[in-house]
Amino acid sequence: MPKPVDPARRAAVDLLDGVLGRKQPLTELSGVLDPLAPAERATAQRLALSALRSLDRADRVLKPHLRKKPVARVHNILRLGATELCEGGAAHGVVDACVTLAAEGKRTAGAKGLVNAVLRKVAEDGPALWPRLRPARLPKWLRAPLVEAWGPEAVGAMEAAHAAGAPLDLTAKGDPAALAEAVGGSLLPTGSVRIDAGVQVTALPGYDDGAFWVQDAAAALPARLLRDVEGLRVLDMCAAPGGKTLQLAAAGAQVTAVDLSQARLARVEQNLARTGLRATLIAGDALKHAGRYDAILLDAPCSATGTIRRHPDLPHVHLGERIGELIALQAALLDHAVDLLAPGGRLLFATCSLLPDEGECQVEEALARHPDLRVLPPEAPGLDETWRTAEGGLRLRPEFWPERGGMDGFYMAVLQKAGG
Ligand SMILES: C[S@@+](CC[C@H](N)C(=O)[O-])C[C@H]1O[C@@H](n2cnc3c(N)ncnc32)[C@H](O)[C@@H]1O
Repeated sequence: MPKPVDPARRAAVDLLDGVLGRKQPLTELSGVLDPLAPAERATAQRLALSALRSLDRADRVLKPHLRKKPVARVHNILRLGATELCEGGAAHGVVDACVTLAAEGKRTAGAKGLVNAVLRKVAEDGPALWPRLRPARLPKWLRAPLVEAWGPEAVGAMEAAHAAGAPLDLTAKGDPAALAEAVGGSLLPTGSVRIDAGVQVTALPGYDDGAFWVQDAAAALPARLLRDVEGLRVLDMCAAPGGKTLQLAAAGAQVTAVDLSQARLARVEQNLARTGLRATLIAGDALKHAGRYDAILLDAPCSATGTIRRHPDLPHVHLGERIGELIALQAALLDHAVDLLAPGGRLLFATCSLLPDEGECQVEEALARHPDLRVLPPEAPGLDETWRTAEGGLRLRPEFWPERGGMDGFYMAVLQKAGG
C-alpha cells in the first residue's frame, strides 16, 4: 500500500508551483487551501511562507547535491524539504514525507530516488550551513531603486528583515495597555500590541467581542496621524480590508469607506460587525466619488513592497511593470482627495511601499500642483525623530525597530488644505 501523502505539504508545494511557476500571488491561490482542515491549512501556509522567504538559501544548500536543475515540481518539493530540514525539522519525517509526495505525481514519481538521496544529504550538511548563508536578495527591479534611495547597507538590512518574517500586531478598540495584558503581548511605543506570529488570533481573549483587529504597527499610524477625528465627516478612500476604517470609527468619526472591490469591502463589513463599529460602505471607484469631507485618509493602492516580510511571494510575482500605472493612479487619487476636502481639512496620504516614487515624490509633486496644500508635521505617541523626511512626512522601513521585531515599510504624510 502506498503511504498517504501529507495534505499540508502537498498544498504547500502547490502554492510554490503557483507563485514560482505561474507567477500568481498567494492571495489568488486560496483555492489550494480550501479543502484542508484548519490546522492543515495553517501548516501549509507556514511551510510555503518559510520556503518562499528562504528560497535563495534553500537553492544554495541544494546546489552541491544536484547535477542538473530538476523539473519545477520536484525542485519545489526539494526546496520545501530543505527549508524544513534546515529550520529544525526531524530528518526522517521530512525526507519520508517529501519522497511520498514525489511518488504520487506522474511527472515527479521518477524523481523519488533523487528526492530521497538529496534530502538525506541536506539533512547532514544543511542545518550547520543555513545560519551562515546570507538572506535572499531582492530581485533587480526592486533592489536597484531601493539601493539608490536608501543605500546598499540599508537594503541588506531590509533583506534580513524580510527573511526574519513578522510578528503579529493588534490594534485595540479600547485601551491598548489592557489589551496587551489580556493577550500576553507587549505594548509598542506607538500604541499597537505585539504578539508572537504563531498565535491563533481567533482564539485570543476578546476576539469574538471585537476588542482588537490585526494590523501592523506601521499600518496603524496613518489613522492616528489624522489626530482628533471625533464627530468629523471622514472619507476612507481606499478602505478594504478596513483596518483604518475601524480605527477612525473607533475614534468617533462618521466614516464613509469606499473601495473599488466589492469582495474586499465585504471584509470591511465583517470587521465592522465583529467590532460593533459603524461606517457607511460604498463599493466603487473613489475617483468618481463626490462629497465634502472634514478629513480624508487615502491609503492608496501601491506596489506593497513594504509588506514583503508578510508576503514573501511578492518579489517573485511582481515584476515592477505595473508600478508606473500605480504611481499615476496614486497622483489622480491625491488630486481628487484635495477636491473632496473641505477648506482647512486634513488629508492623510499613505502607501505601504518602500519606493520614494510612491511616497516622498508623490507628496512633493502634490504640493507643487496644489499651492493651497501644506504639510503638517506628523504627531502621535512613540514617533521616532529619525523617521521624519525632508518634505515633512514619515518614512518607515522593515529594518527599523530591529530589537522589537521590525515593522512594515510605509510612507505617510498629513496635508492640510488652506481656508476654513
Ligand atoms: C492598500 S489597500 C487599502 C488598505 C486599507 N486602507 C486598510 O487599512 O485595510 C488599497 C485598496 O485600494 C483599493 N482600490 C484600488 N483602486 C481603487 C479606486 N480607484 N477606488 C477605490 N478603491 C481602490 C483596492 O481594492 C484596495 O483594497
